[in-house]
Amino acid sequence: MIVSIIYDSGYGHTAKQAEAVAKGAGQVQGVEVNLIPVAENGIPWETLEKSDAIIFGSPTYNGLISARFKQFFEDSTKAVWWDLKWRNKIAAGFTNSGAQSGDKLNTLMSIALFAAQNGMIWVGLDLHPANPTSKEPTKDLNSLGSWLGAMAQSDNASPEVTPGESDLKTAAYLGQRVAKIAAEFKR
Ligand SMILES: Cc1cc2nc3c(=O)[nH]c(=O)nc-3n(C[C@H](O)[C@H](O)[C@H](O)COP(=O)(O)O)c2cc1C
Repeated sequence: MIVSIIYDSGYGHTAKQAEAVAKGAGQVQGVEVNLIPVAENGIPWETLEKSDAIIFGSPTYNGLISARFKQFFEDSTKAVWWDLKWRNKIAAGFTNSGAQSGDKLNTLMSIALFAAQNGMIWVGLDLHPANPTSKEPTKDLNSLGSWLGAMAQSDNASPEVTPGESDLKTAAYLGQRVAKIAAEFKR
């Protein structure tokens, strides 16, 4: 069972979120995880084609996926979409941005739409939003209250500091959920 995580990250914050997704997916027995930055060495289309699930992640720039991630989407049209090579694969998405909202939903919607255009099966988060009256709301899961995919917030601090614990736990949860569902789906 192969889960691939393909992501962009200009400054390392979304990369940290992607690593958390990978960690969560890797906790499921029998899962091989590929963590693929779009910015390095071209896109490994064969690895993606072999995957049972693909999790897409982009920083939110200007309320959208990054330009590099859009380029990956465009390049996939010829490489993948034409023959629907990703049909019936499990798909999910995550994004990170500077503001708490930051219009991240638009990024996740673009990713989900892209997955639908490729005939993929979308998996969101089955998590209630963190309770704001909790003693440590920032440590609960899903503190940004997203269902379509995992969100994370990074301010101007270095990737050593942000995204915070809740967002990374939520990312790991998404990775694990996708891996479990992909394993179920494969049976
Ligand atoms: C060109 C650009 C546009 C951005 N637009 C947004 C935005 O629309 N909303 C937001 O909350 N943050 C925005 N940010 C902040 C980034 O989302 C934030 O710094 C994020 O952590 C960057 O992730 P990365 O380190 O993976 O590149 C923008 C940053 C850049 C460089």
